[in-house]
Amino acid sequence: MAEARAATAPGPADAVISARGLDLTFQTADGPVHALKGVDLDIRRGEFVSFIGPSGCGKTTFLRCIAGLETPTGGTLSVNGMTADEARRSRAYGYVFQAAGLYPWRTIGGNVRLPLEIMGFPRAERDERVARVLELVDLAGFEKKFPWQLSGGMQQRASIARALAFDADLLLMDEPFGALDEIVRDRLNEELLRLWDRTGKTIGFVTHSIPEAVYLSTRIVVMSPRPGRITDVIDSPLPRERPLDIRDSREFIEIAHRVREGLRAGHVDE
Ligand SMILES: Nc1ncnc2c1ncn2[C@@H]1O[C@H](COP(=O)(O)OP(=O)(O)OP(=O)(O)O)[C@@H](O)[C@H]1O
Repeated sequence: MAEARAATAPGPADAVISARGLDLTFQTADGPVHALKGVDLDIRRGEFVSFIGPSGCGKTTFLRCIAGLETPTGGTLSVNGMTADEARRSRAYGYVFQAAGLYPWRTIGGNVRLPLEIMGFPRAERDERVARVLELVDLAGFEKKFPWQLSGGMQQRASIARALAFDADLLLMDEPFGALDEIVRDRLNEELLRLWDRTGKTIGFVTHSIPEAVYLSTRIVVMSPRPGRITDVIDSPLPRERPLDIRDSREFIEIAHRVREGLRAGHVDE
């Protein structure tokens, strides 16, 4: 186990993430669960890669491996040229969870500032960073509000701001908009694309939604369960500039169709 975590995978020079033959089996009271099997993937600098697949196919587990929060039981993985554990310790990524997870007793600014306080950033730099990331997610002026004073969409933007506070080049997002209604989700999708374009970050994004995956991504990774594995990797020919009505275009519908076919092919009847 330790060996799998320590080894790094050789990938292309501009690869932020390189996984080769990555395996993870959880030992549970009901027996082993093969959550990831033989995952090979390179994610290059500046890509927006979505992971889509049915519940239990290992999307979150893969993201958690990249984040050094799970230990693979086989294969190799490198993150920014380091082991995932080193990457975690050097704060090489920001992580956004499905629920905003803001502390209710802290203001929005206080929540975004918290990891910077823990890391011992000087006060002036903390203030400067908080102001910058709140501006980036369009929450300038909301610093002194408490989470309950904000809508669900705004809270999720605040949690994105918190993940951006370290200014890591890599952003890992686990179904960040899954609990939001469609109109809010559309807006946040547009804003996330703009943020990605402005910052040039590399983004790994888990979703259950085909339109969301196609709209956001430069590449879509289709996964299937039992054991969790990659069944298709689709390069998107869509331009970087994407108004929402691009979803009515022939190219968009064709990619969505291929994703749907991939999901259907990997579907296992219970
Ligand atoms: N800590 C754990 N211990 C045991 N089994 C686990 C653990 N974490 C995940 N699993 C199992 O591993 C498999 C993959 O889970 P994972 O959460 O990665 O799937 P997912 O594709 O993200 O699902 P969802 O879309 O529902 O979030 C599932 O069968 C899950 O029950």
